[in-house]
Amino acid sequence: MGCGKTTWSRKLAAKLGYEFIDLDHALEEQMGMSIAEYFSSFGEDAFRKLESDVLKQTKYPENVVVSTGGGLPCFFDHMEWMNSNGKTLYIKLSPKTLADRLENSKTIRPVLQGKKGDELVEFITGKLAERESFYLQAHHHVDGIDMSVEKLEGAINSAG
Ligand SMILES: Nc1ncnc2c1ncn2[C@@H]1O[C@H](COP(=O)(O)OP(=O)(O)O)[C@@H](O)[C@H]1O
Ligand SMILES: O=C(O)C1=C[C@@H](OP(=O)(O)O)[C@@H](O)[C@H](O)C1
Ligand SMILES: [Mg+2]
Repeated sequence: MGCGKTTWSRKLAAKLGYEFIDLDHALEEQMGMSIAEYFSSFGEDAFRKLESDVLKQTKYPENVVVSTGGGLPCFFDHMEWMNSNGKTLYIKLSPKTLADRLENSKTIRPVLQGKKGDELVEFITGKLAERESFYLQAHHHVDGIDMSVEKLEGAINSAG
């Protein structure tokens, strides 16, 4: 969460002349409500099931950049599925930088439950420890500091 998937996938798609799909936006359209509203009405387990259906049932154009939610790679067989169906990229940032960005972001992320400051940094440190083994399965890894479209293009065109 907060590493820049949505922001930079949109920019990369524009540069490449590809389509752009943010799976969280696709989910919100399908649910007819925001992710935060869905979480509070139906809970995380229901969200993860729907997220999985949307990942696998979306009709992807041939040339597309897709941003997922930060939890998606860590559930079911999603990393394996994405690695088999496209090129995957992990944008890596420290918990402190992620926390700063998330505190300034307008998007409500229910997993964070309004945490701020040191509590937020500690929470992200724990979440990343749980999740990073999934993210590291991505084909390419980039440092999220000094991000640019050129840096992303370089990463996806590199051997690994
Ligand atoms: N390279 C960057 N430098 C500073 N802020 C950034 C950068 N990339 C994204 N942001 C900001 O960080 C926040 C999270 O970005 P977002 O694209 O929503 O991340 P994600 O989809 O991974 O959760 C947003 O407020 C966005 O404007
Ligand atoms: O990490 C997570 O569990 C989540 C990340 C969010 O997406 P971003 O990574 O785009 O914020 C969104 O899918 C949902 O709030 C849950
Ligand atoms: Mg996003």
